[in-house]
Amino acid sequence: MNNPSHGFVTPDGRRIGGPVLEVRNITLRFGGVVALSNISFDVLEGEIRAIIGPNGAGKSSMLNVINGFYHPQEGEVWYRGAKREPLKPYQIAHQGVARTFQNIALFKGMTTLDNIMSGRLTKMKAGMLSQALWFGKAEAEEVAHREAVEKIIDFLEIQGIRKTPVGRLPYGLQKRVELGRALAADPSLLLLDEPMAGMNVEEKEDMCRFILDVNDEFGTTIALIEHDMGVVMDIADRVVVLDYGRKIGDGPPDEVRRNQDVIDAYLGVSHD
Ligand SMILES: Nc1ncnc2c1ncn2[C@@H]1O[C@H](COP(=O)(O)OP(=O)(O)OP(=O)(O)O)[C@@H](O)[C@H]1O
Repeated sequence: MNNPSHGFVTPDGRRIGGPVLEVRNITLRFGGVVALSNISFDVLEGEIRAIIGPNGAGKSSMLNVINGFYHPQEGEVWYRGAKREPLKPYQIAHQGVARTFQNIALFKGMTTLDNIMSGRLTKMKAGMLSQALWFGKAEAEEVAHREAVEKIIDFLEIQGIRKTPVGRLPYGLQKRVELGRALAADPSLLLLDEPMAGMNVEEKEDMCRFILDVNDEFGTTIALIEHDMGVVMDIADRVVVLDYGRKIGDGPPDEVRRNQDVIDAYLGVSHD
């Protein structure tokens, strides 16, 4: 892989571009706990980038820095070539960054359709009043949003549950609806927080397939965090490995798999 920060062509022929996101020397502390220590890496246009590591490694903290839930004491976040000032999560969402959560965060009493529709909120231009009163411009916009949502429902093969309240769905399908809601924002960077956690083997295979298809069909850049190293090795273009808040590996899956520090971290070898 030549000079990966300027893009590369994957073994399966996908063209990966320049950096969408760069985190530079990020340090995040909670009192005496150093959750992230001087972490730097990038996410390139069109790639599937995995952030992995054992429990407490700092993976969720990293995602929370990227989407603005946490503000690091040190370091910089660069998005699309510009240094990002501290922003609120909703402002970052408006910049095209969408995410799913480790513990599903859907509106359980609402249907699949309405949950995915709620993901369009950052795209809605007509005011709430005209939306509510169904005025012309709002009506046209509503139709366009519905079309986009129906496309996602077809894509994720969840037509049969479009009117079902999501609280009644099995866990794996709820995760799929959550992916749909994130996709509804047309993200240019999609952050997935342990998308396969708690799933059985079949559900994991389905989710892997959908993640690959989202990347392939929509060209969406994806950064996902995962506890289970095996799951991401097949789908990630590059992997960054965290352990105790430090970066211990960064590169293509095969390289990371052979990294002795990574092997030790996963085997629980203690640190001096
Ligand atoms: N809001 C917080 N307040 C205090 N400490 C925190 C907070 N969030 C995270 N931490 C601490 O930061 C460290 C990293 O936690 P983090 O949740 O980012 O790890 P993780 O890799 O996502 O773990 P897991 O795989 O268990 O979800 C841990 O020691 C954790 O206790």
